[in-house]
Amino acid sequence: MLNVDNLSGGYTGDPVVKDVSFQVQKGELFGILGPNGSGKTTLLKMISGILPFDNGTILIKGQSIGSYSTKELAKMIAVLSQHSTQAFSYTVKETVSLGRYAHQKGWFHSWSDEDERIVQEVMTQTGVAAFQEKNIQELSGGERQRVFLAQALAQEPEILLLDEPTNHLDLSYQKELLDLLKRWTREKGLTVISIFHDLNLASLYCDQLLLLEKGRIHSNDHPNEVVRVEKIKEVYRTDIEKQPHPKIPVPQMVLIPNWQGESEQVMIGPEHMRMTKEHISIQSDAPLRTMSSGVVGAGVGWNQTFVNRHVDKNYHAFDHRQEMQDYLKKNGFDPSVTIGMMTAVVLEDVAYKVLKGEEFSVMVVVTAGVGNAVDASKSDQHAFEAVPGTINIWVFVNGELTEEAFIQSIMTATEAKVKVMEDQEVLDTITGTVATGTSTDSILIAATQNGRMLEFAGTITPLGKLISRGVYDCTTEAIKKSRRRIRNLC
Ligand SMILES: Nc1ncnc2c1ncn2[C@@H]1O[C@H](COP(=O)(O)OP(=O)(O)OP(=O)(O)O)[C@@H](O)[C@H]1O
Repeated sequence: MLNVDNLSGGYTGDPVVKDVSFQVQKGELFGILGPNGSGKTTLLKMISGILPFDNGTILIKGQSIGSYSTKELAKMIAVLSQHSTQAFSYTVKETVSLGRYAHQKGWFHSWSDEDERIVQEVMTQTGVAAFQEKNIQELSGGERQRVFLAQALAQEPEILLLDEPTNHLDLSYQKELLDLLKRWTREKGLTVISIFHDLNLASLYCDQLLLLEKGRIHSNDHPNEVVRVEKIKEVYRTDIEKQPHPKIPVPQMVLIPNWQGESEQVMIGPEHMRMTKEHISIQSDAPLRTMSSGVVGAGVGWNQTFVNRHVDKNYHAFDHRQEMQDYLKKNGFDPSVTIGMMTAVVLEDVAYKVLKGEEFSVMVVVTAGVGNAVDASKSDQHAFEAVPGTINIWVFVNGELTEEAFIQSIMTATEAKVKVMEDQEVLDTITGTVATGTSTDSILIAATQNGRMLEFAGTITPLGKLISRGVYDCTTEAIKKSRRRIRNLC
């Protein structure tokens, strides 16, 4: 659809766009990225035919841009610029209707049913139909932006050029606008070329991205290739990190602010533990980085409160996550920053221990009952039954963990737990073999992210050694206490 070859040019003086070549296929959503002043708008102006260029070629549908008349270009290309304004005081509908101008024939333009249908359709799609009789001057910035988008769409262009289209739009309209454009590229074969400042939006919606740096192409590829930490750091000269989008496989960037280093220095120890008959809780003074399998707060996140709640062994709730959230709220805990676990174990039988390393420390807290003990190698002989977790392991690290160390911490803690099962001869009652855990165990690894950097947590690393020892000792003690209680009851 569009072929740009060795394009150079700008205003007076040195060229702004330098030797730029790329192609855009029909039906593609093509994003242009780059820091302020890198030449994005200048490039877009050249493609739209507004700004002449010094060298190179621009072919639209295989034909040089210069060979099209202004009206032919206007029929093919619609432009939504960064600061669309209108001198005259038109209504919304009149403004959108101007988009049909290039399609009308002769001196005495007549308004056809087709014109009316298209104008109404695009006004509905952009959410401006409800105020179509309002004067455009009376609208908010975002509403006006949508009116100009409707005008561009009313043009029924083959190519739509947009300069930061989501500027001025609130979150829901940003999504709606980009969803609409994406749909039009797929259903109508519309080709969209758009400047973006928001790398995450560009990654979410674009098929291809062009990254400009000082007027030259730095990268031109799929979002996964262009939005890479090293490239973005280099071009934008700022500190960012990448994380996966929770639903679709596209990169998302997060800024790392400078105040990060000034975060509160917390140390988690037994003095943070509170115990009632109903729950054990730990309240941190600052959020901790967590990886967990709690009923509430599972996954990776930042959490400040940790609750292990005792429930009856016959506990049943239709929606146990919701029930747990309600419980947390009722007890003054904020579920949005809380990891909540359940156990049928009597909480007095908790075992905990602080282990000190060189410039870091670990606190392990375990509650353990082994009524549901299962041998993982023979678990297919068990029926599925969701019962409250019986071995709940909390590992608090006063230190900074890498993502790798978080995962290794879970592995190391699990290995230590399995060893306890063997040494304490905990049997799977169905198979009669030594169990490896219970059917609904939970784990939490929480790190202050302050102090010593702990890159690894395998069993023989400094951190792994403390986790192994702490989990082994605490799980052993907790199982012994729980067994003693059961024996005394009998
Ligand atoms: N009308 C103009 N006359 C002269 N120089 C201009 C003109 N418009 C832009 N420039 C210069 O061209 C360079 C590139 O500007 P351009 O607007 O293309 O950058 P951009 O990447 O779109 O920036 P931004 O992200 O800030 O919108 C800048 O140095 C700018 O000062």
